[in-house]
Amino acid sequence: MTTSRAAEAAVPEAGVSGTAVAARTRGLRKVYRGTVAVDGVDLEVPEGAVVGMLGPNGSGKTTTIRMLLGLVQPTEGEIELLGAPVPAHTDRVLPHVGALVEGPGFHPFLSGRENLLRFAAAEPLLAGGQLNGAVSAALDRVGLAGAATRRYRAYSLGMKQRLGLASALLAPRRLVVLDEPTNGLDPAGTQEVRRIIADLHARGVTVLVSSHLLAEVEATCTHVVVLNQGVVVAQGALDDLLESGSPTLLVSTPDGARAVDALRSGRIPARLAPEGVRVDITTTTPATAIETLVGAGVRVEEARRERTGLEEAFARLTHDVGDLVGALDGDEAEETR
Ligand SMILES: Nc1ncnc2c1ncn2[C@@H]1O[C@H](COP(=O)(O)OP(=O)(O)OP(=O)(O)O)[C@@H](O)[C@H]1O
Repeated sequence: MTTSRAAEAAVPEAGVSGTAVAARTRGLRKVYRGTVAVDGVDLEVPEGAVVGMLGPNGSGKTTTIRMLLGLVQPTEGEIELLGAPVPAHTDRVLPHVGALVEGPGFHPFLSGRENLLRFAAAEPLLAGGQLNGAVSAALDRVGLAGAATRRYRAYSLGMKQRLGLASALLAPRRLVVLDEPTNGLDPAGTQEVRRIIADLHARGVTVLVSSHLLAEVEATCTHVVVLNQGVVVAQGALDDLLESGSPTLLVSTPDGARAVDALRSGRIPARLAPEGVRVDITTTTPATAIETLVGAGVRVEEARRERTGLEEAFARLTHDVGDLVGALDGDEAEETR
């Protein structure tokens, strides 16, 4: 991994090593002609994390990502990337940020390789002599080396998506932002994106990835931010989110009926289910429930908190949130750049 010294020095020192947050927003808001797309978003992307941005259609994921990258101007709010406020430090910070967003502007009559070379030439972190090598490595990384000389217009949707991903990976990055990177990809392509994200994570690169695919997020991300109607309804470590909706302890025991009786006698709601005894731990702790069982002479073979699965957590978080945002009476102009 090589970076030019001048480019490294260009990023404020706190942004290089000191910060524990790769991206942060405060009160981020975007209004398009009377539609509130993003409303008061306080986002935190911990350094080194893989953060999945989830939300139903129109919840503001793309708008948030485009504001982070300086492609859309916020109506209100503050953004900090790699420890530096943007847009004040955009020129210095963005070279360290790889992005895959819709419409990267590839030329239809140039090959994939020629297109990437044009992008590579604009990368401040790459010196002239590094361009060819960087392009070859990026093509290789996304599985496009064999189709590198074909014209972009002859690429399938999946290949176009891979080329966009390659452009995000042209130079060494500290943060990689991917908006729906598996769009248009077949299962093998989806698997490759998963591998690329895992590889970035292993190298310590922070990744922010939006996706509709809950299974994808569950498999690849360490953290999640859930948006609904322009508002963050949950964010944090994936494990915490999965456990937040599951106040249930699942107990395996050969004495199911006796276990239920013992728990109910101790005023702990429980019922027998095919997978074991389901104990509602909303008003108690797992330790108390287990102590109650053991105290009653019930053999406990295993006890574990039940994980809801992201699908259930997502449904819970994005339903019945109410009409938090909607049409504004005001007449704020569209501000896309
Ligand atoms: N350029 C624009 N002009 C006007 N309204 C817009 C514009 N871009 C987005 N919106 C509106 O802002 C809201 C949020 O859209 P956004 O694309 O950010 O959501 P999203 O979560 O990325 O959706 P999807 O998952 O469908 O891509 C939607 O109501 C959308 O119609």
